Amino acid sequence: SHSWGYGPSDGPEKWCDGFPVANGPRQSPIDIIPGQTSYDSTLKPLKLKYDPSNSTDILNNGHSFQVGFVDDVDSSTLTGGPITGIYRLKQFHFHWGASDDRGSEHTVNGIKFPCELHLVHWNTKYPSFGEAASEPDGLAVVGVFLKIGAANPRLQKVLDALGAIKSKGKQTTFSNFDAKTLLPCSLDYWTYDGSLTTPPLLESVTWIVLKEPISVSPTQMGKFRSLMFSGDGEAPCCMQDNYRPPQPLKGRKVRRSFK
Ligand SMILES: C[C@@H](CNC(=O)c1ccc(S(N)(=O)=O)cc1)Cn1ccc2ccccc21
Ligand SMILES: [Zn+2]
Repeated sequence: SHSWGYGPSDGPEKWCDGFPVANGPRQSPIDIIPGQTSYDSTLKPLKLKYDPSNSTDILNNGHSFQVGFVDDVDSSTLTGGPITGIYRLKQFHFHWGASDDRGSEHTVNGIKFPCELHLVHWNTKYPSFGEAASEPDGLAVVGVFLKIGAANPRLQKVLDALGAIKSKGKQTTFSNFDAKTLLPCSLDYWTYDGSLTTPPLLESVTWIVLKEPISVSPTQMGKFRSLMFSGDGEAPCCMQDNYRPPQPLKGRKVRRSFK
């Protein structure tokens, strides 16, 4: 079956074998070239309303780790921005490198950040996440860059939970986490039509990439790298470099919400 990863034999260069959409017209991530984006005054401000009581668990899924949210009610939502309607927060996760010089999926003028946070939302015009995931307007992912600086206290609760989910398939409860605390001060963003950045690479994502990064310290980055791609009993393989490189723009326009 379609087992994929980030290594030389199952990594991004090989994904097109099992997932031909890998070479599709609206693949993600991309290199964002600010000078080539267009300011769109009709773009609305982003409205993120996250209810801390909705966080449920933290899971090592063998590709990254994710914090899951209850998504059967409209209490953690994304509205405004480039999207119409109400999108519900399903999970957030990260991508990072083996060293601080790489790790983000989107790049800015070719610059890689050490880490990138993705907050995944689905369009409530569809009955569920799984159904929304195959629709061109089904998902909206807010991307936040992490850059090396002072330790970020907002990350600590997440990082302290990683010890309990070191290997693939491990999961533990993770309650009362306010995802809003992971956002930077400014909600200025770039937006474009794209895809999931991991198989099945579905072209169903409205990307909303925040211009302002949040900080992370080298020590905190080390905690991300303490996770394992591998499950218990498998040959240990550190979870790092779990990022897809930028994909061809293929004529797409990138809009920005700020002057
Ligand atoms: C979406 C997949 C599961 N993948 C994701 O949910 C996901 C979410 C966000 C990103 S990112 N890095 O772009 O933010 C990547 C993957 C399930 N699934 C597998 C096959 C499949 C078929 C139809 C519907 C769902 C399906
Ligand atoms: Zn992601």
